[in-house]
Amino acid sequence: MEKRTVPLYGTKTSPLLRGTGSLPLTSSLRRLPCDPNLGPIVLNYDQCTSLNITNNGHSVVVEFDDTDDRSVIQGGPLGNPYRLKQFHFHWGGKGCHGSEHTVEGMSYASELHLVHWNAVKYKSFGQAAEAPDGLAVLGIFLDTGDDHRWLHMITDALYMVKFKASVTDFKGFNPKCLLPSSLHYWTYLGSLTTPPLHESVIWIVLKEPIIVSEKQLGKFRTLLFSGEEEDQRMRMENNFRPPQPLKGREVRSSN
Ligand SMILES: NS(=O)(=O)c1ccc(CCCCO)cc1
Ligand SMILES: [Zn+2]
Repeated sequence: MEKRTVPLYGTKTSPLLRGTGSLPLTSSLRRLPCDPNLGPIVLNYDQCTSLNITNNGHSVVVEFDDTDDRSVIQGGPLGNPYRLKQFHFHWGGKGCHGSEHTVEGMSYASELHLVHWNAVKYKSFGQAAEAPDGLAVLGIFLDTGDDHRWLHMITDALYMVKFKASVTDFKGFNPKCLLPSSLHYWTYLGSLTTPPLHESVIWIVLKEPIIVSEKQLGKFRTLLFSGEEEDQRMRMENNFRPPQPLKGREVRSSN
């Protein structure tokens, strides 16, 4: 595992890191027995409506119209459908790794998070983000190899959102094209991996990574943490939070 030199997400008010965040899926995951009660996850993204792509100063985020149940995730550990709100990425610096989960100590170059919220029980995303069963985040590892045939649709737009707080239209993108062939997963109850670190996430981490090229990943690193008006330009990289102690939490495996 690479030596981590990433700034941990602390804030002035809460220097101590709270939240279990992304757990190290480090236990002998590969040998975890499959939990027969865990059915397959089902993604209904065909009617999804992407709206825009933005640089929020932490990552690049594609936001969706979540005013109805047009794009949901359900099944698996979820008690009801969860609405797709946004997806974003975490990545490392050149050559080092950038995933927020590790599998038996190994981290990947990057990790994609598809963020969904429980609109059956909560009135808004913000409210759901504070509830233990409020969010369901689908984590997908990015490993390096050949070019990903569809990721260029994202990386070609990154120059438009180079600076923090920049946003541009991004219609007609369906994240189904970013899924690996298998939807087998690990799942556990954890937290947001960035402030406010609420313990409100049902994590569903796919076992199979998608493959993207170093060149495509490099384009993410042309983004900046800093705003257009700031004179010091800080390249956006290593925007991942290292795994946190498992603290006895149970990780379950689908088949
Ligand atoms: N890296 S993550 O998937 O855990 C994640 C998802 C969403 C947020 C935003 C929470 C806003 C609360 O009002 C922050 C982090
Ligand atoms: Zn994330």
